[in-house]
Amino acid sequence: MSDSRPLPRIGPHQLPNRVVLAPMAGVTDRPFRTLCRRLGAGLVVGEMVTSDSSLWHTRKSRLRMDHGGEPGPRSVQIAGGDADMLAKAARLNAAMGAEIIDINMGCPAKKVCNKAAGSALLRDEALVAEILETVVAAVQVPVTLKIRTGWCADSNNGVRVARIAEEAGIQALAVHGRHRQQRYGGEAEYDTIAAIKARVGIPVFANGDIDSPAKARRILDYTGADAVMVGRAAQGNPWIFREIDHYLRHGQRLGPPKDEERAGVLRDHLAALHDFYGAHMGVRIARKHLGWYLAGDERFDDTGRRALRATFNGLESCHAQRHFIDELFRHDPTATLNRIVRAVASDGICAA
Ligand SMILES: Cc1cc2nc3c(=O)[nH]c(=O)nc-3n(C[C@H](O)[C@H](O)[C@H](O)COP(=O)(O)O)c2cc1C
Repeated sequence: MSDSRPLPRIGPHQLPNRVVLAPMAGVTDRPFRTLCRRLGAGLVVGEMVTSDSSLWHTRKSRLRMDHGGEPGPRSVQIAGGDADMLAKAARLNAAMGAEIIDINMGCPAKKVCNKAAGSALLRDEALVAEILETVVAAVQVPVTLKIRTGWCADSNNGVRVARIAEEAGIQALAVHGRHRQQRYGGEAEYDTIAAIKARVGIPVFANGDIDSPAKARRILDYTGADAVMVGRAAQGNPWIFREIDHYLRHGQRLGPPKDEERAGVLRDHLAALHDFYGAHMGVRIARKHLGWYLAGDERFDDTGRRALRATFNGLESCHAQRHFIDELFRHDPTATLNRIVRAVASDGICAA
């Protein structure tokens, strides 16, 4: 059952397993990356950073590029459509400590800085080659690439792009099993990923709709990919990395985390968000994460989850959010729900 092939390697970086956190703007910030790594992700990729360095003074860009204290290898994703700007962005990020530069040709957003970028680039294979060669030549650190299966259903040119990437010196390739025009609709397909893996010698990471240990095993077997890359299924469920890793190694399911551990992880995540973003922004960013955690909390039904979510979204201080998490994990779920709703109604939980 376990995979006897060597674990993937990106340049000098030997990955400890076959489970990678996908880059997600607005999600894979430093607090979340740190958590996912702690819970078993073998590689984590940051949120995409624009290649236009004149925009890097904004707080958003500075936070996206903040890898302070993170263990290696630190992979920084850059996005843009101009080879020289991407090369400059790669050089600057490498100088700031990036150990892997990842290029985004997978995002369906049409433009970054008024130029074709992300998966829009896949339509222009000559430009893809120019960008990849220029960026690889610009930095000493390994460069990786993230793509979709192609531009549209009639032009799934992922295999050609993968060959271009390998020839340009790209050292690992993540492939999302949808073409660009699907955006996030429909289901991911894995035939193109299998075809790509069969045609290149560099590590290939299969991505798209992988949401369980069994599916990870199935997709690795089906595509021959070297690792799976998990995005949305990790939201509110950072334990998925160790669960997949365990299943891939031993062929057996690891049990879900106990409430005590869930409580600890939520507390740590919340504290890291408050610390990283500051109180005002941290409290707001915590709301979407709590919503994702609640979605997977089987102690509550949909109505209960909705009530809890609405309650949490009304909290305005770090203290109130911390108090909420403490309440959430006190014994009996129905009593918990009632207590939280009552406490908020009487403003008891909102005191800063
Ligand atoms: C909220 C969100 C933000 C994303 N941001 C990025 C990004 O910054 N760079 C990128 O290459 N892909 C981005 N993606 C795409 C994911 O990396 C991934 O390819 C996609 O979600 C499919 O994987 P999944 O089914 O495991 O979520 C984003 C996806 C989501 C849902």
